[in-house]
Amino acid sequence: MNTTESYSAVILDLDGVLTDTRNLHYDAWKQTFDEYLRNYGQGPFSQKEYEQYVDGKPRSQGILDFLIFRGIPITSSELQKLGQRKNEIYLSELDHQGVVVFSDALRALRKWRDKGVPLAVVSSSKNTTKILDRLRIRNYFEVEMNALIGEEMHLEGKPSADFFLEAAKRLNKKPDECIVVEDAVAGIQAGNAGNFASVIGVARPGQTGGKELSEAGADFVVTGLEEIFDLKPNIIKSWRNFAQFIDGKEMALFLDFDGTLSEIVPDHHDAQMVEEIRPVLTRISDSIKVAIISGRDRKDVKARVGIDGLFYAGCHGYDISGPGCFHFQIEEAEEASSEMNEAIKQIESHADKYPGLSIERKKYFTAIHYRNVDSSLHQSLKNEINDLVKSFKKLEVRRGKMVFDLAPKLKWNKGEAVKKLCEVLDMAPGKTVAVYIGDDLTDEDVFCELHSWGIGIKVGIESMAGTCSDYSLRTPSEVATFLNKIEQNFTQQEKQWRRGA
Ligand SMILES: O=P(O)(O)OC[C@H]1O[C@H](O[C@H]2O[C@H](CO)[C@@H](O)[C@H](O)[C@H]2O)[C@H](O)[C@@H](O)[C@@H]1O
Repeated sequence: MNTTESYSAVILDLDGVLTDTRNLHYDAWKQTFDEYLRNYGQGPFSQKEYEQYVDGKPRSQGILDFLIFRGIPITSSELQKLGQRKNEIYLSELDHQGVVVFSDALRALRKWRDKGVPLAVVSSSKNTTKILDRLRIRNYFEVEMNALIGEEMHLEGKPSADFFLEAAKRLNKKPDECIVVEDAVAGIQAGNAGNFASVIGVARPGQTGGKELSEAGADFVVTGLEEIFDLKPNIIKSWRNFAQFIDGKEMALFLDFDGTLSEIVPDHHDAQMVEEIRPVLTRISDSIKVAIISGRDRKDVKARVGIDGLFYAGCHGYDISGPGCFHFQIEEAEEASSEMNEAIKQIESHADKYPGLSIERKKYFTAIHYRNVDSSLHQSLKNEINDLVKSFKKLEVRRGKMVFDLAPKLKWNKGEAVKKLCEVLDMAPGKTVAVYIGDDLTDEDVFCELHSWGIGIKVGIESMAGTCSDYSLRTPSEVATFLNKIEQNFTQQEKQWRRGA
């Protein structure tokens, strides 16, 4: 499943999402406010203030919110004049500099049109029609909502959901059938207030705001509109589909650790499981089989999770232990140990070229962390490690988040480990469902393995191009929310089956 199947209409903001007019707006606001602020002996208008108080809002609302922040009173006639001044500067710059539609946006519009997905454009600008006509893109949209219509209908501007809800209504869709695409914090807030299927933030390269959009509640943050076709629906928002799939079946839960149960942190020693997860996971494991599948050493991850009675797979599934003295290891991995020792010696002897490099020795793998190495050195480190590994027959490099994992060259991975555990757990195909949650490249082996018979959930808000997962969760805290929902909805069912079995 992908997001395309979980929405049937798209609502897009204009400035900054479809067109490069966001900077024009900022420049016009800056000139207008800087002139005004000088009269009050105040410093200039900043980009941050634009993003926080003005961006995405109807003209007069933006002026009011910003001036309230600066503590400057304004009469209604001054408000009018200030808005007009901004618009004059904006329109004259528009004539002077011109405007273009982003090429990724145009490709996405065409793709949606070819798929027959109806589109609406929603903007707080009174110049919306003018811009759409000028760019000859007006005919892509079934619905146009702009500030002139909003004023006529007495709708509240963003961050209220009024404009988006009216657009959905005019498209003949319910909010949970539409996705909203926005580049401004106020727009993300409006999308969330309207309970749309997904609210997608756009932060193109070189554009600030990705973090702010995510903090404002964006389900995803993309760097271009075509990435939207690869996104996966959030499993909490798609709960009904998930519950239908699980209904009447037994479930086993497989969980990655770093980036899934714990936030990614600069130093791998500091990773800790998100506080709310331990109690709910402990309760769940009473009635559902739970396995932790990590790239870390088995003992390390077990200590960090700290719950008895679970299966723990360390070193990407090469070393597994479980209840009742269960133990399974890929013994051939031992054969790579002398090459591994030699490779590490060589890397250590070059380590001072890469300040911040951290080497994590594990039972069968060795993680070379470069998160804290200056980014200008990443490529040469990568080349050096690839060259080094070529001289060892029994080793290969696996990639993870800011890490090169030196691994025994064997056909074993997390996907194989999950398959093995399903056998051990006697999970009958069709009667049991394996649910796997992970965030990293090495988790793709499991997502691919489960593709036809289980459910893969990818944690993260960025591009999901190439993932085999079915659903997404934003953060480890959202994993905790998901686990709580599992407990509320499924554990009783699981207990009854076991009693009846
Ligand atoms: O399979 P996982 O449980 O996700 O383990 C994958 C690797 O996780 C750790 O490294 C990652 O997390 C660190 C702490 O947040 C972060 O600093 C690092 O950049 C990440 O790659 C762990 O240290 C590795 O051994 C695991 O292979």
